[in-house]
Amino acid sequence: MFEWDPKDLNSQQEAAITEKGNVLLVACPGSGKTRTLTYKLAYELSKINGAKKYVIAITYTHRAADEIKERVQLLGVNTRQLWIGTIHSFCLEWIIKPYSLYIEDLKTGYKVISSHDSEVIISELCNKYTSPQITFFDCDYRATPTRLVITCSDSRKRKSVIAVLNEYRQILKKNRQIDFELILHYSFKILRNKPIVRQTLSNLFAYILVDEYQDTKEIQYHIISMVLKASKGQTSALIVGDPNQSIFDSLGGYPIEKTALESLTGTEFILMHLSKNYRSSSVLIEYFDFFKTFPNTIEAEGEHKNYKSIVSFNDTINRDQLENEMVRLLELNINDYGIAPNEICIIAPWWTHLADLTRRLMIRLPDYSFDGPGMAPFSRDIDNFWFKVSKIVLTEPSPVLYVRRLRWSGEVIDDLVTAGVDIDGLSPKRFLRLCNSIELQEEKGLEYLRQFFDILLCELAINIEAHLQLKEHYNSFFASSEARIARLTKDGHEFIGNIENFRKVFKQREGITISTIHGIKGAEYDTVISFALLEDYVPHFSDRNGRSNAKKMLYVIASRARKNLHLISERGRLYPYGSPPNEYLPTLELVRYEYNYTKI
Ligand SMILES: Nc1ncnc2c1ncn2[C@@H]1O[C@H](COP(=O)(O)OP(=O)(O)OP(=O)(O)O)[C@@H](O)[C@H]1O
Repeated sequence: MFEWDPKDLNSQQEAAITEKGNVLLVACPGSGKTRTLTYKLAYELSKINGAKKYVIAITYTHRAADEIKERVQLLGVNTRQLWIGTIHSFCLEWIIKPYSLYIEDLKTGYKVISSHDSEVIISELCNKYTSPQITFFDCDYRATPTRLVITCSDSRKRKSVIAVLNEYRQILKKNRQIDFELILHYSFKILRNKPIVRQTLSNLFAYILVDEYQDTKEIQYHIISMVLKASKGQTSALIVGDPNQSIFDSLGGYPIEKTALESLTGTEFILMHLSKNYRSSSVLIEYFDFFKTFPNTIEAEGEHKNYKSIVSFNDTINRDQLENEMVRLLELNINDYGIAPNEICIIAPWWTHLADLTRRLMIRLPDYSFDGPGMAPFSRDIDNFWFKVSKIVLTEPSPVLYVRRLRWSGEVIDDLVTAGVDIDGLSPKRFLRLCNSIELQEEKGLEYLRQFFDILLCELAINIEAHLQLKEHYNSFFASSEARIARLTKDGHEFIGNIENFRKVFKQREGITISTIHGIKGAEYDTVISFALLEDYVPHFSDRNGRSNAKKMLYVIASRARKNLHLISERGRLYPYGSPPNEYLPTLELVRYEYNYTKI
């Protein structure tokens, strides 16, 4: 049985881990959710009974899956019976791949289309609709338990959007392709119509863990619940997250209530809480508590509990002065408060705001570097074979990364086998050695990768033309990366295509982080500076639950900080229409908060 040092966990964390029944765990920010999850997985793995049983963990991102898997490995337990990944990977691996024969459209073969390729098809179909004009962004659609629904709320556009999506579906059908929503749609259908599949999966799964449940969609809750229900209590579950941080509501994510979860799964859940915050000072916790939309209690428990935090709010500065103000705040934090640059994060609602400001800050502060982890210059389509190779190409051979790079090499080799390549005894170690031996002088990131891949193919004697899947992934990888770089360059990131920026994506953070609000999930910094906190940005102008979503976004922003928080609602940003043009006003939730901010 997996055992831990009692000092590692507090009593709430330990109670959640040792609980035998199903648990709905509501975890406040900074409460050690990741630690609790990893110990729980190690604990359940050590209890597993039978070689054909699995512990399943569903995470919101692939990055989280990678991190959690590594942390469980570091705890010293055997992870052979641990499966961890996103809901889409889960559906593909456990439902679509083995049971595609139950779906008419899939039974003669299927391919997963990348989001970039979907965008290209839909954008082209949109071109013929000019009055009103529609774009790819209008054509978002969502799989629900009852049907596929379009999310466009503009009644003038709906007819055209439906027509585009019908045509799009026909194209996918003809090419035997499925996109991410169809993965969920078909998985749901298979589970609903085939009790044998539900039964088989529930026999295989000893434990199911779902992370970030507040961002989980209705159809995803249904998919997991059908398996749990079929197990008749044999499979247990831990559903964990924070309803106050549910900022993906526009994508359909919501925190399910205990009673609704019990009714879906046909089984009882125990509601538990993690209420000790190890991250922030008491001052900050008290500050962000105002923005909560779900009741909770939080106790400051960490080493910065008594830190004399600076919480400032500036709603008078003009946008012309924003750059100066940012330089002042950065220097104040670094020079006067002793904060390390890589412990500072600058957050804004949209990339366009960040790109413009970062470019100017880079010139003003040449001694500091700026990292945008969400700003990958190449396509991060994790199912793409060449993306998997890129991870190895763009990371340094180092003892710290050795195990991770070896695992990635193993995944690449598995994919080569699936693609029908004769790998002739190629081992992960040999593949890694080969990658480490290739040296190139190219400065342009995409060209670097192209040359690297070509050498690799040549060394491995693989003729890409003879392997359709590798070829398709190659074309899709480069086409989507080129489009991405073009978009980022247009937004003002003129150096984004350099190989150094490609490498940064996988590096530990070194400089000042820049991020959107949605990209900051799960991270923590000593100082957080957030600007463009203006109506119609926060909340977004099209948001139907704008008022509560504005609160949730402010809650997420403020709860990332350990020590200091600086909020800015700059003036003088003008609406693109109207005469005379009006300016965007500060987010109402900030204006209404009568907090005694620090004057700095
Ligand atoms: N029992 C504990 N004792 C001391 N420190 C802890 C304990 N549990 C977790 N921590 C520390 O608390 C910090 C916050 O943990 P973590 O990032 O897992 O929070 P989280 O709950 O995922 O936060 P969020 O939901 O806001 O992203 C980490 O630095 C972690 O090491």
